[in-house]
Amino acid sequence: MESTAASKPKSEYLVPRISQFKIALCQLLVTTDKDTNLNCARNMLEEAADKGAKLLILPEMWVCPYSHEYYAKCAEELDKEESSQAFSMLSKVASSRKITIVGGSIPVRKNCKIYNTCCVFGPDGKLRAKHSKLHLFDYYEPGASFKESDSFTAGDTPTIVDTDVGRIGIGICHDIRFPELAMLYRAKGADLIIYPGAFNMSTGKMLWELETKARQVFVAVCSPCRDSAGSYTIWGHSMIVGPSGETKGRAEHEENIVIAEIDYAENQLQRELFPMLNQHKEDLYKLLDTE
Ligand SMILES: O=C(O)CCC(=O)C(=O)O
Repeated sequence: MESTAASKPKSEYLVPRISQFKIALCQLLVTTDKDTNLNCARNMLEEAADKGAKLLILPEMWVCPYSHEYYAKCAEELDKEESSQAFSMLSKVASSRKITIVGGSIPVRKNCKIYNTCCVFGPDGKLRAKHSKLHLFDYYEPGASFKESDSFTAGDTPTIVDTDVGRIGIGICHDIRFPELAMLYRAKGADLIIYPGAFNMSTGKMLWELETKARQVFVAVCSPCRDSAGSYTIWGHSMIVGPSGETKGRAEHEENIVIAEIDYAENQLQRELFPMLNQHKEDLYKLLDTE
């Protein structure tokens, strides 16, 4: 996986970066037509760049609805130009506007398998990292079960990428329920954790904001907007939260671009106020032997 830094010491990364900038979350309406979605995403990214945002984020599954019947049809292959319209659009917008794009997620085909994958592009338009969702969303509610693993194969590598706008850890939607991943990113010096997501109406109401606010580092979550016509109704509420849990910007459930100011000095202050990495007791957290 490109630029995955999870196992390398911080001192190796010398990418010049800014620590105060505008971030934009593009909470777009996803339709059943891929071209419409591509146009909508490009327009929103360009509008956000015109407003001065340097780091732009798209939602989980923005080229097609979050529904099994669309994934194979809309899947792209990163190394085939004729089958990577979404990725080439993101690369072009990133280079023409000199911005960093965390490109939400789309279905990606590799070796006959399909992954739920997020690609990160730098201001030169080059692919800086790709993250495939690690924890697939399978849940078992009587009458309303959902098994993402029927369509997707899970990724197997955490992703931290050094960009012009900081060290970023990536997760996708259900990955946010696993605090261990966020703690790993924090321990590796992530300035910001980004989760493109698409929580539904029940888990969205209960947990979306709570999970976002509990990580003690900047966290951005970006969702499609709500469309009650689809089979899976999405919660929306894209948001950006600072390290002490305060909301920096948020959408409701409609289509919207959320723009907020980031200042990574707030992470440092939080670490000084609460030196949790020193207080952390790894030996106590090992799973108990249940036999
Ligand atoms: O974990 C949840 O409650 C929702 C997860 C989800 O919607 C997803 O992973 O797409």
